[in-house]
Amino acid sequence: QTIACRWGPTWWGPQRLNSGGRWDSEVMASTAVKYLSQEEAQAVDQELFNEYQFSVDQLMELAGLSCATAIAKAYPPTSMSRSPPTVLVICGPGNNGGDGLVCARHLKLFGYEPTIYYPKRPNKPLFTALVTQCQKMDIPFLGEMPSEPTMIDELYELVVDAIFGFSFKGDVREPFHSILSILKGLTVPIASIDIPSGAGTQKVGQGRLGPYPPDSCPHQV
Ligand SMILES: NC(=O)C1=CN([C@@H]2O[C@H](COP(=O)(O)OP(=O)(O)OC[C@H]3O[C@@H](n4cnc5c(N)ncnc54)[C@H](O)[C@@H]3O)[C@@H](O)[C@H]2O)[C@H](O)CC1
Repeated sequence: QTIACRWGPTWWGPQRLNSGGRWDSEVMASTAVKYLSQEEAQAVDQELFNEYQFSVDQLMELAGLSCATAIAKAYPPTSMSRSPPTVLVICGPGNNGGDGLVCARHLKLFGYEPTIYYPKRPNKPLFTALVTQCQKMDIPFLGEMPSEPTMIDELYELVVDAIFGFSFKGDVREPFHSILSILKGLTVPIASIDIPSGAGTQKVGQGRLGPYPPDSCPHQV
């Protein structure tokens, strides 16, 4: 479910599923990052659901846990200035947002202090359950997005962008257009789940990072 993951000397990507179930040590040892196109990512998704019989809950839990693990590796709590380090997790209306809710839960377990902004919530049992689980863990939900980048910079040490994944298309609609405009002005790091929101998956592989200026290029987790 992650487009690409590279933390340390190895990388792993979903195309490994087609290797007959065996780990490919040469692939594992490679330092190259392969980005998947939108169609490739969606095809892997379908393969996981249909051929491998994974459920969406399973994949989302793995995605959120993997992202929290990658964040903890890139931004260890001990390297941050606050204790516990404050993190704003911004969740979108689809499964990428669900990954963000799971990620927030695991970040809390890893010693961070996450706060969630979740402006468009699908009325589906999977998502209402994920919200309940975060609330039960005393993770606060913001009623509105801080209106200025400086407010976010002051309150949070890291932002997790779980707004859009591989189903994003077209021009960004509100409220996400305003949200992404605010994110563009941040100086704190942004960790994007799957792809930087607002970037088409085709463009990421070509080095275009959607709405973000090159000097604030978000980490992909
Ligand atoms: N497919 C799965 O079951 C899993 C995927 N994983 C993660 O989920 C995303 C893909 O999820 P999906 O729900 O298909 O789409 P998105 O989250 O990318 O967003 C869909 C959501 O966004 C709205 N939208 C699309 N374009 C726009 C726009 N231009 N402006 C405003 N809103 C837009 C659309 O209407 C939908 O509501 C994948 O990347 C993974 O991160 C999980 O990992 C596991 C299960």
